[in-house]
Amino acid sequence: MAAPSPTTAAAATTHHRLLLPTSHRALAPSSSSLRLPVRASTTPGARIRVSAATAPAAAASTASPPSSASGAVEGKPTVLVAEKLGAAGLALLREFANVDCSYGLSPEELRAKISLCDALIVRSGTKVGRDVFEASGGRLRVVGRAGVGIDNVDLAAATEHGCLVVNAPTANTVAAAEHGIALLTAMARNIAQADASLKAGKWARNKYVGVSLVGKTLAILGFGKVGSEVARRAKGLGMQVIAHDPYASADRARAIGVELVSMEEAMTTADFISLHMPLTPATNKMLNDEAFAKMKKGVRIINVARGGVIDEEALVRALDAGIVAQAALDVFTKEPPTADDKLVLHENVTVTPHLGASTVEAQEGVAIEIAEAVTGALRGELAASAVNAPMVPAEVLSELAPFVVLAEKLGRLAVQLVAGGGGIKSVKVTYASARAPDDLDTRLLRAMITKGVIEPISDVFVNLVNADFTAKQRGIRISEERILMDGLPETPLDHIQVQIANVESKFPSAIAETGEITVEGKVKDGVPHLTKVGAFEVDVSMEGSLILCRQVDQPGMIGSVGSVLGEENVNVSFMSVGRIAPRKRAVMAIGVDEEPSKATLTKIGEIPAIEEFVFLKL
Ligand SMILES: NC(=O)C1=CN([C@@H]2O[C@H](COP(=O)(O)OP(=O)(O)OC[C@H]3O[C@@H](n4cnc5c(N)ncnc54)[C@H](O)[C@@H]3O)[C@@H](O)[C@H]2O)C=CC1
Ligand SMILES: O=C(O)C(=O)COP(=O)(O)O
Repeated sequence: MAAPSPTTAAAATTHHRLLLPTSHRALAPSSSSLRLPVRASTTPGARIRVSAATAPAAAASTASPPSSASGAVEGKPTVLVAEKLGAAGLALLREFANVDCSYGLSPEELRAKISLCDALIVRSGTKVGRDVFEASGGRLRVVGRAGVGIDNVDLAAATEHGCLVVNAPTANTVAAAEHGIALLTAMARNIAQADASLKAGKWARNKYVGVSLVGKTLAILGFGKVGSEVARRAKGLGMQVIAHDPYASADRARAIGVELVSMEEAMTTADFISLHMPLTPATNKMLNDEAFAKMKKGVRIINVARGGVIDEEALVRALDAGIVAQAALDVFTKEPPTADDKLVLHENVTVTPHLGASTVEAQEGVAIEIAEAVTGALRGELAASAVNAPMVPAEVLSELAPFVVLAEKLGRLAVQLVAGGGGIKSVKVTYASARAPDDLDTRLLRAMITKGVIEPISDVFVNLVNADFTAKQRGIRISEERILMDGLPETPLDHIQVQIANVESKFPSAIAETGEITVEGKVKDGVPHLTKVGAFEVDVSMEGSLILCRQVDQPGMIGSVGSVLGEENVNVSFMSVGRIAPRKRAVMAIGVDEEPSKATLTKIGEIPAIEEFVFLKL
C-alpha cells in the first residue's frame, strides 16, 4: 500500500459557500430557532443530491390540497413565479410542480405566500430579502433568479436558511450585449432625442450631429460574459477596445484582441466606457466624483449592468460639468426611478427601462434555463448554476459519492465519542490522496463532515448550502490538511481522518497520542469502513450501529460479547479487533444491525476483561 510521503500540504480553511449532496426528506418546520428546510441523510452508493426531494412538507397540504380549485396537486412541490417568465419554462415547471404565477406581489403579499412554497422564481424586480427567508418558515428550498444579477437576493440569508440560490447565467448574455451596443450607437447618433424631436414636429438636423465610433477607444469595465460579447461587437464597429477586470484572464482577452488595462488607464484613456460588472460591495458606486474627475472631457458612458455601480448624483454633476458628454442607461439604483429623476430627465441621457435581457429569444432561453435549474434542485440534483453553493462537475461528484458518505459518518462518529459534545471548537480533517491538491475538490467532503459533527449535537439540519455558516455560527473551526500519497491516483482518496482537539472522550482509547479524538476511514468496494480509532487499527463497515470496546487482549472475547448480543437477537454484521501487541490492550469494533437495549449494553460492560466501551449510531 502507498505510504504517506513526508509532504503534507496544508489546505486553507474554509469559508466557501457550499452546496450539498445526499438524499433529503422535507420536514415539517421544527421549533428550532434556525429552521432549515431539509434534513439530509446518506446511504452508501446513493446519488449525490443537492436539496430536498419532492415530498411535501407538512405545511404543503394546506398549500396544495388535492385537486383544489387552484388545480394544485398534492405531493408536488409548489413553485411561486413572481415575475413574468417565458411559456416554455412555465410548461417545464408545470410538468413537475404546482406553479403559482403571481406577478406584482407587494412585499407583504410575498411574505404571506412564501411559507406555502418550495421554490420561488424572480427576475430583477423582486427583492428577496432576509424577511422572505424568515417568513418561509423553513419551507423555501430554492430561489431561482431568471437572469444573471443576483443582487436582489440576500445570499447570506439564503445560505443561513439552507436555501439554494440558482440563476440563469447564460441565456441573456447576447441580449444584454446587443442592448449595450444599441445604447452605444443610439447615444452616439442621438437617436432617441432626434426621434422625440421629429415626433414633436421639428426637423432639427443641425442639433443632432453625432460622433463617430470608428477608431474611438471603448473601455469595458467587467470583462465577463456580457463584457466580452460587447467587445467583439464593438471591434466589428472599428473601435479600439480595452478592458479592466481584476479577475479576467489575459489570454481570453488577447484571443479577442482586447487589452486588459488598469482601472486608472481605462478611466483616463477611454472615449466610451461600458459597464459590465456585477453590483457588489466592491463595485458599488465605482463610478463616483473621483472617477469622473479622471476621465477625458467628453467621455460617453453606457450602463447595462446595475444602476448602483454609478454614483448617480455624481454622474449628474459630471454631465452638467461637461466631463461626461452623454450617458446611456438601462439600469438605475432605484427601479423604477422616480418621475422627477434628474438623470432620467437629463437631455444628454438616453434611457431604457431595464430592457437588456428583454428579447423574445433571451426570455424563452432564460425561462427554460431557470426552470431546469429549479426543478433539478427540487429533485435533489446538483445545480450547475448554484450561486451559494459549490459547482462540482458531475463526473467528480459520482467519483466522490462513497467518500461523501464516509465523510458524514466519520464526523458523526467522532462527535459521538466526545464527552459532553458542546465544547467542540476545532475539527481537523486530513485527506490522504495520491491526487495533486488542486485535483481534489474537498468542499463536499468538508460540508458532510461538518454535517456529521453538528447534527448529533444540535437541532439544526445541516445541508451543503449552510454547512460552513452553521459551523462558523457554532464557533467550530474546520481545518483541512492533505497528505500526498505515493502511487497512482486511481481513486480520489486513500483515507480520511477526522480529529477533534481539546476535548475529553467517552471512550478514552479514541484519543490518539497527539491528544485528539481520532477516527479514520476508507472506502472499500464502495462501502465506507472505519479503519482506525485512536491508535488502534480496526476494520468495520460503517453501516447500522457500532459498539467499540477496549479490552485486555485474550481468547474468548469475541465469543463473550457475541453471545450477550445473540441473547437479545441483536445481529452482528462485522467484528474487528485492533491491538497494540498480542495479549495487551485491544479495541474491538462490532457492527450491529439493531440497537441493543440498555440492559444488553450493561451486560457487555460487565464482562470482566472489558475496560471501556461505547455504543455509536452511524
Ligand atoms: N440590463 C440587463 O438586463 C442585464 C444586466 N446584466 C448585468 O450585467 C452584469 C454582467 O453580467 P455577466 O457578464 O453575465 O456576468 P459575468 O459574471 O460573466 O461577468 C462579470 C465580470 O465582472 C468582473 N468584475 C467583478 N468585479 C469587478 C470589478 N471590481 N471591476 C471590474 N470587473 C469586475 C468579473 O470578474 C466578471 O468577469 C451583471 O451585473 C448582470 O446583472 C446581465 C444581463 C442582462
Ligand atoms: O439578468 C440580469 O442580470 C438582468 O438584469 C435581467 O433582468 P430581468 O430579468 O430582465 O429583470
